[in-house]
Amino acid sequence: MLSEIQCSSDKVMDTNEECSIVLELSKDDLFFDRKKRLLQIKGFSPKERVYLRSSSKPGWLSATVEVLLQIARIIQLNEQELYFAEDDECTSGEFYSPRNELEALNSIVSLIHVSLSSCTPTQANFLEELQKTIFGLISDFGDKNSVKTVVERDRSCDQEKRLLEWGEINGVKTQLQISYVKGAGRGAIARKDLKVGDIALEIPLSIIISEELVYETDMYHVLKEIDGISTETILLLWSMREKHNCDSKFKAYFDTLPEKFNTGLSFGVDAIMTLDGTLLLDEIMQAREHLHAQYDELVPALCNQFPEIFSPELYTWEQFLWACELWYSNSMKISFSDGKLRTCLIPIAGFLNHSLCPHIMHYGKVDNATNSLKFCLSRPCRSGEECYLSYGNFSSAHLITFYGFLPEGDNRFDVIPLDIDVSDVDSFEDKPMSSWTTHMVRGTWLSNNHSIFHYGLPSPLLDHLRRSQSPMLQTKTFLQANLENEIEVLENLRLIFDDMMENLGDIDLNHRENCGWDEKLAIDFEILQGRMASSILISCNNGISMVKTELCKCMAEDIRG
Ligand SMILES: C[S@@+](CC[C@H](N)C(=O)[O-])C[C@H]1O[C@@H](n2cnc3c(N)ncnc32)[C@H](O)[C@@H]1O
Repeated sequence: MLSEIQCSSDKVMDTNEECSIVLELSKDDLFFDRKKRLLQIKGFSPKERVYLRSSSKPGWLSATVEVLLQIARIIQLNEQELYFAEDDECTSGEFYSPRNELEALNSIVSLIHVSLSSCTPTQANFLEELQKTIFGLISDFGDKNSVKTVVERDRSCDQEKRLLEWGEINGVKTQLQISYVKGAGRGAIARKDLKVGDIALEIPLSIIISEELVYETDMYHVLKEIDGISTETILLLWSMREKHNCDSKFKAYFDTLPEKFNTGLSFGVDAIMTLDGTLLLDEIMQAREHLHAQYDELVPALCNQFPEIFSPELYTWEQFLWACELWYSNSMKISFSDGKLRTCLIPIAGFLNHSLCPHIMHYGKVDNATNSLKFCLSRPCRSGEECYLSYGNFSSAHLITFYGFLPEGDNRFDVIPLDIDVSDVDSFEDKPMSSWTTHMVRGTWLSNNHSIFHYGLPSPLLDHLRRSQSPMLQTKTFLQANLENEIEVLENLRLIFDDMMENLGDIDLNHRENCGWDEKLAIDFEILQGRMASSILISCNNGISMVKTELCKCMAEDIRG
C-alpha cells in the first residue's frame, strides 16, 4: 500500500548557481522520536537542507547523493526495519532492506521532480544530473538484488491470452504479457523496456471484482441479514457460485484460475508433521481452525435454508477452501475515491508475482481522473524480464500459509518473535527509545555489527535483557559487573535457541527430493528457521567468548591494581 512520501521539498533556490533540497521527517510519523534519534546519531536533523553544489567541484554529486540517501533511508524505515536498524554510524553503501532502499531512492526522485517544476535553467542542470544518478542507482540496485526468471516458452497460455483480449476490449492498458515462469505458475513479462514511473498496467474500475457486485445479487438479500458477516466472507461465498456461472461477466477471469491453489492452508498430514517445532505450524493451524469454524457455522445452514441460492454441491468444504485460497493469494486492498478500502480481485493484475525487490510497490489507490488502477514502476524492467509486485512486508511463514511459496533471497521480514514480558522492566524507564512492546530476532548474517555489545543481535532486545537482568547497571561498559551481566544475557538467549534447534530436529535433505509440493515447502521452511536459529547461537557463542576475554583482562587489571 502507498505510504505517503514523507520528504518534502521547500524548493528553495538559493542563488542562480546552486539550489537545495529539503528532506523532512514528518511530525506525524508514528516513529518520529526513534527516527529523529537515528538521524541525529548520523549527524542530521529531522529537517535537513542539502545543497546541490556547482558541478565544477569534483565529487559533488556522489557526496550529495550519499547524504540524501542516508537521510531518506531513515525517513522511510518501517517499524520492523527500525527495530533492527543499528544505531552506530552506518558505513556508506549500506542499506536497511530492498524495500527501504527503493522507497528512499524513489522519494528523492519525487523531490527532484517537484523542484524541477520551478527552477532556473542552471538549477535544472544540477537537478537533472542528480536525477540521472539516482535513476542509475535504482537500476543498479535492482540488477544486484533481482531474481532471474526462467520463462517456460513451451507452455501455452491460451486462456490467459483470452483474458488479456477481454481486458483490452474493456479498457485495460498493458505493457505486460503473460507466460508460465519456472516455479511460480504464470507471471507478467515486460513487452518492452520500462522505466521508473512508467505505467506497466492500467485496470479500469469496471473490471475490478469488489463488494458492489454482490449487492446486485439474490445472495446479498440473504447474507445481509446475518449478524456480523464480513464483506470478505460475502465475496468468498459469491465467488464459489460465480466460478460456475457460464454467463458471468468475469468468465474469462474465472477460466484462468487454477483448480488447486497449493497454499499452506491445504498442506497434507505429512507436511504438517514435518512442521513440528516450527513457527509455521502455529500459523497454518490457527488459520485452518479459523476457516473450519467459519465454514461449519455458516455454510451448512445456508445450504439447508436456501438450497436454491447455496446449492450444496457448490458449497462443499473443498470449494470453500478453494475460495479462501483464491482470496488470500490473489486479492488486493484498494483505496477507492470515496475513501473506502475494499478487498478486490483484479483480473490480469492477478498474474503479477511477488518479489523481495519488486518493480511495482505502490498500486493501491484508484486514480480519480481516469477511474482506473495504475501499476507504476519504482524500478526499471527490461523487455523480456518478469515484472514483480510487492504483496506486502510479509514473513516467509505468512507467504507459505496464504500464498504457498517461499521467496528467493534474504527476506528481512523473517523474524522469530520472543515471548518476553516487557511490562515491568521498560515501564520504569522513562527513555522513549526503550519502549518496544515486542521483541524479536532475525538471522544475524543480516547485521553488519558483530562487535562486543552488539553480536549481530538487535539493540532493543539486548538493552531490554540487560535492564531486566540488572536494572541498576550502567550497560555497555567494560566494568566487571557489567561484563558478567552481559554473559548472563547471552547465555539466557542461547538457552532459548538451543531449545529451538532441538525441537526442529534433524533435516533429511535426501528425503526432500521425493516429496510432494507441500512437504518440500515444509522442509524448506524448517531449513530456514534452523539457519536463523543457528546464526543466533553462533552470535551468542562468539559474544560470550568476546565478553569473557574482556572480563579476564578486567580481572587481571584489578589484580595488578
Ligand atoms: C497473485 S497470484 C500470481 C500469479 C500466479 N503465479 C498464477 O499463476 O496465477 C499469487 C500466486 O503466485 C505464486 N507466486 C507469487 N510470487 C511467487 C514467487 N516469488 N515465487 C513462487 N510463487 C509465487 C504463488 O502461488 C501465489 O499464491
